[in-house]
Amino acid sequence: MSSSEKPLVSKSASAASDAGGRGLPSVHAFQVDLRGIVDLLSHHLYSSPRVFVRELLQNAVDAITARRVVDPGAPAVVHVIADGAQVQVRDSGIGLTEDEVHRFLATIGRSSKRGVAGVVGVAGAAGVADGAVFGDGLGGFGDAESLLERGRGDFLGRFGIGLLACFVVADEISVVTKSAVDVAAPAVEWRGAADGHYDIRILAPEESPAQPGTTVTLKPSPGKEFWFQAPRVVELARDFGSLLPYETVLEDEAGYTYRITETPPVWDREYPSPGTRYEALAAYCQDILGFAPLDIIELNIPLLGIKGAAYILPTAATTSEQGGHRVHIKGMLLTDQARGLLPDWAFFVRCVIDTDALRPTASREALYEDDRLAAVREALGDRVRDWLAGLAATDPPRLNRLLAVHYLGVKALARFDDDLFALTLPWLPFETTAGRMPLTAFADQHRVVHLTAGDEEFQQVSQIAAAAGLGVVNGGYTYDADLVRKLPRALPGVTVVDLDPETIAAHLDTVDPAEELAAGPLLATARRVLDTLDCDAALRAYHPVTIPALLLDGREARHERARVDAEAEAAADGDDLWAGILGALRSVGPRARLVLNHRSPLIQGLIELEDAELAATGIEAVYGQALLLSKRPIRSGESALLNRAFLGLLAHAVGQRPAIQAEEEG
Ligand SMILES: Nc1ncnc2c1ncn2[C@@H]1O[C@H](COP(=O)(O)OP(=O)(O)OP(=O)(O)O)[C@@H](O)[C@H]1O
Repeated sequence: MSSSEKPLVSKSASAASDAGGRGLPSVHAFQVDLRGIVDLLSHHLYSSPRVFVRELLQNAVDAITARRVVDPGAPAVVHVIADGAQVQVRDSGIGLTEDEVHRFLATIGRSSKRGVAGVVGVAGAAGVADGAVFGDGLGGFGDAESLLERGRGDFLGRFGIGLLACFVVADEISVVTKSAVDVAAPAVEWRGAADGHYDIRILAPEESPAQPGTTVTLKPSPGKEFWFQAPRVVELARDFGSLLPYETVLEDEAGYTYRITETPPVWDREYPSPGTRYEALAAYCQDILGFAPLDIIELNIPLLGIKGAAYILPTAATTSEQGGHRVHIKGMLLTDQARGLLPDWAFFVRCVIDTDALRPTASREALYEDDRLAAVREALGDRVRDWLAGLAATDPPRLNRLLAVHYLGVKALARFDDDLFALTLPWLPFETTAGRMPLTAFADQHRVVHLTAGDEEFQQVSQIAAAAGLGVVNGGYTYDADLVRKLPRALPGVTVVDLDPETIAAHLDTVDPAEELAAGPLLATARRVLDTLDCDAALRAYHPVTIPALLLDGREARHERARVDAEAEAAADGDDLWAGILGALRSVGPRARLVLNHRSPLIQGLIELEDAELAATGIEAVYGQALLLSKRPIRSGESALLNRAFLGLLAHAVGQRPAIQAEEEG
């Protein structure tokens, strides 16, 4: 094999193949299956062929960066030609000499953009590095070490494999390059094939490009023509490269040119007013992320080299939809699906950022989960938190607007995040006996906060509790009970106690014995009517007077009722064994209680009523109304009662005997 026809990676022979004597280990270097490696790094590392455009742009940008380290005034233009038949990327960068082509372009895993530390491979670690495979990594663009050192932080590439991405769409990569450092060196043409071989040719002066720089040309492999159409290449180049630091233009087969870069980024431009700035950032969000943001948080964290914007989603999101963020690294789009960039609690935010702090994985499609990402996550979380705190202090209506949409998600996270809880407490809405309001305002009125176990209980007692001056919060909504229990930690001096309807009963006034005696017949009627429903009747005086009766139903009573229902169902299904088991569990625990309100004019009317049947119908109607008020599910016996009461009252209103009664009598 001639020196001008070498494999991209030379297979490393054993470094000490015959060194191993008896009892002594013999040391060997790993062998490399070149075709397999090229196939792996081109076809299996990336999620889509589209990345070939990114890798070409990236190399062009890095080459210009390198050249400008030594020659700050050097031209900085990337020219892409997509004429359907081929894609060509030309840069005015540092170029390569023949020697550098062999060392960098043609050595898999070696990059001119990285120093010694990052280069030693497996064999290198074993101390048997084959220079052809795992070189020392020194040198670089123009072989000027200091140049490399100075420019390294600015390069996008580092792994020495990116160019192989081109083999996803092409069988051959052709590179013509002329060094800007060694200006006397002739231009070189290199052609690398997907099977792992390359050839190299020194160009005659008349073939040589006039200016230093590099041109990479790809022709589609069979079936990959789609990726070479100009509109597609424009779209990909804009997606990846819109924020690149050097002017990039694309020319199609008809000679039309398209601007690829749109720099400076929207957040770095000058605007006549904050309003126009906000509008420009919002329009960018619509354009890039596809939604009109509810609000915008500008991001500028110099310490981490982060610039960009965090956009608040316009509609409610759930914590499980941890959406992706759009991350540029030194201008190049890394991914629009980055995870873990913000703390979990900030799930209602989508970011677009440009940074040089984060490390991409080798596929350059995701971020390393490392200390830097953790630092960025913390810094961005702090920024969002500070912004929320700032809104709370200066613009509560704006914060309210946000929480009106995202309160459920914020509550979900506030359960575990004390800071977020304290921060948003004055704004998060809860259902209370004083209406829907934040807990801080509620606790100003009630140092003892009663919490119901569920919505049912809250509905039963809210009006009466409010009239009795008790502060009750509905614990029936998702996350609310957990948050209310955290209240004493955020608001010292406030206590939270569980509320049971029995506690409410204790707050109802007893009735004067003489008046209770007068109400005796009605109470007896009520007990008779309600007995079949496992409900007692009692008389108390309370506010508001508009409530004629209150259905108090403790947890035990509800449990007992559910058991009775199941027993009836099992019996109806002919399931005697199950019905028997349930029957054996019958308890004599507390029953539900219908507490008639002696202060209610309606109950007064029923007490004075002489028509016992009408009074019974009235009791049924009052029970039905209390039942509806409690929002409890209605059992079959109860719906029959409601029906009977309604028809009974209607019949009475029109002066007839109720049909059911007439039927029973007839
Ligand atoms: N347009 C170019 N101009 C000058 N040198 C180039 C150009 N393209 C590639 N090279 C050289 O070839 C080497 C290998 O390029 P390749 O794209 O495979 O990897 P990389 O850019 O170094 O790292 P990464 O795998 O992270 O992209 C580069 O380090 C560089 O020295």
